[in-house]
Amino acid sequence: MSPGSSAKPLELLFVFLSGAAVAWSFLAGRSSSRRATHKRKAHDPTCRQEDEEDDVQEVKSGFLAYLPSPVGPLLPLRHGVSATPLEEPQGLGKETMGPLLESLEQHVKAPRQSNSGPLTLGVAGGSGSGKTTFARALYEALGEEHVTYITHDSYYKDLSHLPFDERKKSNFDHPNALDTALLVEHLRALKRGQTVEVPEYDFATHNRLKRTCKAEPRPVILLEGILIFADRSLVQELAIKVFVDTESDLRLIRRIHRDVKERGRSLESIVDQYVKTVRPMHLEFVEPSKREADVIIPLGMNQVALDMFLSRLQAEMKGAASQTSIFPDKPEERDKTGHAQTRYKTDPSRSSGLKIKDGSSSPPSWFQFGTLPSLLLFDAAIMVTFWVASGDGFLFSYDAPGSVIWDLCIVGLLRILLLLGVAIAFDAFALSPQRRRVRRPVKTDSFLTRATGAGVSPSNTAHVTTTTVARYLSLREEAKSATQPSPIRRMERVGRSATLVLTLISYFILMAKCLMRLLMGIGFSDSMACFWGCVAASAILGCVDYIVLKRHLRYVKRWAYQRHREALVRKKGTLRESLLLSTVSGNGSVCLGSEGAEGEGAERTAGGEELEDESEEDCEDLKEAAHLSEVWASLRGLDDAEAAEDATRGRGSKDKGHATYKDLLSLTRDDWHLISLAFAFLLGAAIGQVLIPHYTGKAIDAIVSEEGAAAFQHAMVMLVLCAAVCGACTGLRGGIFTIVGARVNRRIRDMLFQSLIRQEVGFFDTAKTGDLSSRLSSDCTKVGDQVSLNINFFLRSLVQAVGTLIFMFIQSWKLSLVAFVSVPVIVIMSKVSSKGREEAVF
Ligand SMILES: Nc1ncnc2c1ncn2[C@@H]1O[C@H](COP(=O)(O)OP(=O)(O)O)[C@@H](O)[C@H]1O
Ligand SMILES: Nc1ccn([C@@H]2O[C@H](COP(=O)(O)O)[C@@H](O)[C@H]2O)c(=O)n1
Repeated sequence: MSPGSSAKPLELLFVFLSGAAVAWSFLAGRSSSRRATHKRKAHDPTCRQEDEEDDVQEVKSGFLAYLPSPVGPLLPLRHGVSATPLEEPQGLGKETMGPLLESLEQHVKAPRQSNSGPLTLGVAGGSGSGKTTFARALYEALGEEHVTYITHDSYYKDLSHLPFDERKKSNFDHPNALDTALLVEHLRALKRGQTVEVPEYDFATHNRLKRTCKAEPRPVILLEGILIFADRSLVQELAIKVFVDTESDLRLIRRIHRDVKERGRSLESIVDQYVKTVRPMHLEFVEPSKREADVIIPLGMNQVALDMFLSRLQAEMKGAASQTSIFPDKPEERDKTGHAQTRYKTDPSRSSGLKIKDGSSSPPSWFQFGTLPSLLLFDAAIMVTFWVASGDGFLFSYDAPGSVIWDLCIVGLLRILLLLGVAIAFDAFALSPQRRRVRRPVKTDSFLTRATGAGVSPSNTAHVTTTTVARYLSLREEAKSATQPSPIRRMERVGRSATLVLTLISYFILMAKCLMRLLMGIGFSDSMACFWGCVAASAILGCVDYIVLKRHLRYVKRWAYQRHREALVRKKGTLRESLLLSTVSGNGSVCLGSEGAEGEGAERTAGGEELEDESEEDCEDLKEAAHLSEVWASLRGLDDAEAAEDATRGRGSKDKGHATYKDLLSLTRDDWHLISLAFAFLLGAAIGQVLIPHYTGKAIDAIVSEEGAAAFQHAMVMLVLCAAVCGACTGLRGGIFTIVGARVNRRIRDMLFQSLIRQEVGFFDTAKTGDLSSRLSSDCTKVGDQVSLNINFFLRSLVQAVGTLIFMFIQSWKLSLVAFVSVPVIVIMSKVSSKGREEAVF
């Protein structure tokens, strides 16, 4: 408190309340932004902590990737038959996208309209593809009490009016051979909660049996059959559609085995039927119906597919019916095989809560607004502190410059306390156990998985089913605890405290800088010695500030990395386990996939040296960059060796960087209208940002000037206005760039998918499953994000730098010099330190 002034209780209370309001608004902002992110990401209500990715867009793009597309032949991937050069994806503009989007809309909305009932899941595929095996595995994993299992085969029309010899010659692979209308009727009845009588069919006699089988409504209806995607009315009843895609030779072999063993057929009759009806009908009806699928599983039932699918189903079901517990969380609720023991707690007839994930119902990506009001309030409250301080001599007396400095110190301290209060409250908030639960379903709407050969055989199907589920559940438990081991938590706390201390130091430096400015402003600048003294002090402070901030960043990065690594070290194993880990921990599958597969090797450089702890995060960045180059290379159709070479060259060669970014930029060609709009908001935000320090300076000047309160108030009003405009423009800019990112992401997925489906069979023999699924899921997102982020960042930095420079030099070239004097030193320091790190890594 300054000499001669006395604090008024009312004003003190006001300052306190404004501080509390700031703390509250800050927290509310954070949580609302989290909530919005959470909603956008997953429907799992227990999932609290998420990476900031745009899942809704990804869900859409995932669906989109499998929809019939007007896009012409695009990029062949590596083994492509024709090496077409990179082309801009055609037909993705509004006009040509129309039918595609409509189809997507239908695709997403159709199940929603009927989402008042159970979740309907369809598994289609050619005869012998393994769809029954896959469907049964799902059935067993979910638990029979939760699933109504129906096969289209039960609805084969009765042919008892024909003699046996006639019957056996019938075409059983044509849609007309089945009573699909009855099946649709039954599905609708089940959705309404009614029990239905499903016919029973005898493949030996080609007739319907007299008896029927009761099917009760349950939370999941699982339908399986070769032609279920060939009938529009049936497709519309299905929320999730899976196609099991197995090559014809394998299907024929499997069919021969099965029909001889189970359906009492001779080899001759099987081959005859295959050539005459099964094959032609497959090509005419089954194969084209693949386009209806949301998910395509090559080669039939395999563990990765099943695990991923289960995780997705779990998310779908939990997201909407939170009281239901198909997969119990607590280990004691599972039996030894890993099967769920908890019963479905809601009455099946009232189980109307199950909903399919629907991108259109999720909030748009404007969640940035969540933090804006709180930030505005925050700034406003600090300004109010000044206001109260200046208005009535509560803190300030204008007797002598010395006391003003003293008073400013007190205001600065108040500000630090306020910030610390917010930070501590935020910490407590973030550390609360419920909020730290990390569980996120992996996105399975667009993956390609395949059996590894050692997977399922006719004899071990049952075994695989039970062990897979048991393994899945136990892995999930292990992974859940692995993400939060206590040493890591302790380390996090230490890290947090270190960050708080660093934040504090950073603020003291800020205050020292302010003092420097004041010293110059209130008369000391007349003396040249003092001026240069301030310049030198400013330079030193700038360097200290840089080091503190660097350290600060390093701490933050290191916790994240350490946490990630600890989880991996505990779980180093197969790709499948890594994918499962990502399912429960929410970490990026690319990183997990590669690290999991490589185990400890992932922490070594190409030359095999152990990485220094210090350079781990830098190495991660570089690996990321190399990885991105590889992804892009695969999009362009380069082979692995070329990609690796490209990636390595990319580190040193300017050429590579240019080519890549030019290519990436070409993906945004259709979005220039959006980018221009974002640029306009960016200009608004930049002008606001430049004016904020200007008016802050004016406010400080007003405190020590003769004009006093009036000038101060004017500066305050302008400051709040600038903050508001700047905040709104920043939010809009961010939102638009997020949309651009999502659009690019969707485009890349579409290109990649088109490229994948044009590959020769040999390609799928050599390409790793994990590579393909991660290419389609997270890699595409990464590339898309890079494009929007880079454009956003580049434009923002450019406008800000140019605007600020002009403004500063107009204001005072001397002060500008003071501000920039530390820049060359920082640049040199940063160059030296990054060079050192690069040498340590390579
Ligand atoms: N992934 C697989 N690997 C090996 N054999 C399989 C696989 N999936 C299914 N089979 C076998 O192929 C045969 C046909 O499988 P099934 O699931 O009945 O196919 P569908 O229902 O598509 O006609 C069965 O004998 C089954 O054991
Ligand atoms: N009386 C019948 C009826 C059907 N088929 C064949 O069954 C196949 C469908 O069953 P899947 O389990 O293999 O999907 C289909 O291809 C029909 O040819 C039959 O042989 N006799």
